[in-house]
Amino acid sequence: MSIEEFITFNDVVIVPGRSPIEPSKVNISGKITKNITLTIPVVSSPMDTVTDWKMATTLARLGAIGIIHRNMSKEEQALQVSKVKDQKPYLWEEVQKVDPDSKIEDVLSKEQDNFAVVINKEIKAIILKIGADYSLHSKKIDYLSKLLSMINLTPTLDENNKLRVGAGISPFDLERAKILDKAGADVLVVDVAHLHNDNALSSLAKIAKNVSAEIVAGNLGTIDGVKDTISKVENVSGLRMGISSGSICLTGEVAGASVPTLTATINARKALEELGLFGKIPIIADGGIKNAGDAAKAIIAGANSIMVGRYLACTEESPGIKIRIGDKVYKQYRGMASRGAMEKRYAEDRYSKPSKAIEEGVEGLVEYCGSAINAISEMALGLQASLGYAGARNIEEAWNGRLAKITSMGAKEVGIHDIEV
Ligand SMILES: NC(=O)c1ccc[n+]([C@@H]2O[C@H](COP(=O)([O-])OP(=O)(O)OC[C@H]3O[C@@H](n4cnc5c(N)ncnc54)[C@H](O)[C@@H]3O)[C@@H](O)[C@H]2O)c1
Repeated sequence: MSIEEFITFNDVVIVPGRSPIEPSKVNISGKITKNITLTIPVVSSPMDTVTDWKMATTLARLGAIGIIHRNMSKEEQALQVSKVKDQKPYLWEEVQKVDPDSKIEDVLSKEQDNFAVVINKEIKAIILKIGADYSLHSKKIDYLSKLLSMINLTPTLDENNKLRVGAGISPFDLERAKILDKAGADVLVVDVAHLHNDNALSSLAKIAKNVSAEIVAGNLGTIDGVKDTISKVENVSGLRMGISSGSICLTGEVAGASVPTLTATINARKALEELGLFGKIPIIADGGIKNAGDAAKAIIAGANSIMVGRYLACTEESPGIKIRIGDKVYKQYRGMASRGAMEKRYAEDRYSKPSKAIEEGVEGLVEYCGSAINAISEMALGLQASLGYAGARNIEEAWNGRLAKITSMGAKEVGIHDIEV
């Protein structure tokens, strides 16, 4: 046998290319499905410490999208989908407008939580005071205002001008898929570790015939996995790629199986190119994306959008419990195959049954990081910079970008070194 070589985000760097425009002009809009375009190509993972209706609302208002987790009854999940649809679509509708000449101390002393600085009817900045942790957040206010003033906020809206929202499903749960579809979910994202299983694929094929929502199939890692999925399931509208790169994922360790997200993305691209479908079925790179640099590497490899868990788990809007230890604040974050998450799933959903006897995820804490608005803005601005380096004006052009393998010594040099920070 021959041993294959799998490449991870840390193994490569973006090769700088001639750039025709300024980074701030780079268009980062990308797709999650054939019909859903995001102005910020970020999708939140359907995990019970990452996405409920609150996170999904914030993300859609920013131009990204949230996928509501399935660790609850199907009725409750459907209710959460409807709740997102009921929210006002524009972020500024939820904030009190303030005069740009007002003093920051005066603004912060008001009762209201969120403020928008409006100049000539245009929002130039949004100031957030987040609950009891306002003091933590206020340090970032200047930065946040600057970030938001640079971003063109275009919410992710459906044909009725309602916020778009996705929901996680099991390929075996037709009833859940149907009720979510009826509640108005725009996209159903299959949420299993190894969709390339004959039973899972044939069951998903049945779901695909019974819902009108678009379907993102995953997780997958290989060329064959993508080809089999497309041949067995009609109208696959997106591919969720990556096995075991997530920070809370134990699959690579306990089961010894993994296709790191960058390699899985390249495999999806190869499969789609062979089928003449590259650029037609979006690839969503899922797992291990720590920052905009990783996101850009995934995009250059062929992704249309990226899925994140850890990156948003630390934010105010995630459903994870907030814990204060000493002078630091943390949020709970856990894998959906961790013991706690699995126990909840089996308790809440009698149709959900264990298929194997191992835990493939861990439970832990991540340091609180303020609002998801901040995190998404940083990701968007970082992506513009990274694609600028690649010499791309948009995601399609980024697919012509180049990645170079770097040695482990080189990876050290590329990171911060020889300084205390
Ligand atoms: N993206 C990842 O790398 C990753 C890895 C592990 C778990 N998870 C998440 O954890 C949760 C539980 O996932 P799960 O798939 O383990 O749940 P599960 O045990 O309910 O499995 C669901 C189905 O996927 C297929 N499958 C899963 N693992 C398989 C294996 N080892 N061999 C053959 N078929 C297999 C089977 O059809 C199985 O019935 C999900 O939310 C999933 O997304 C994600």
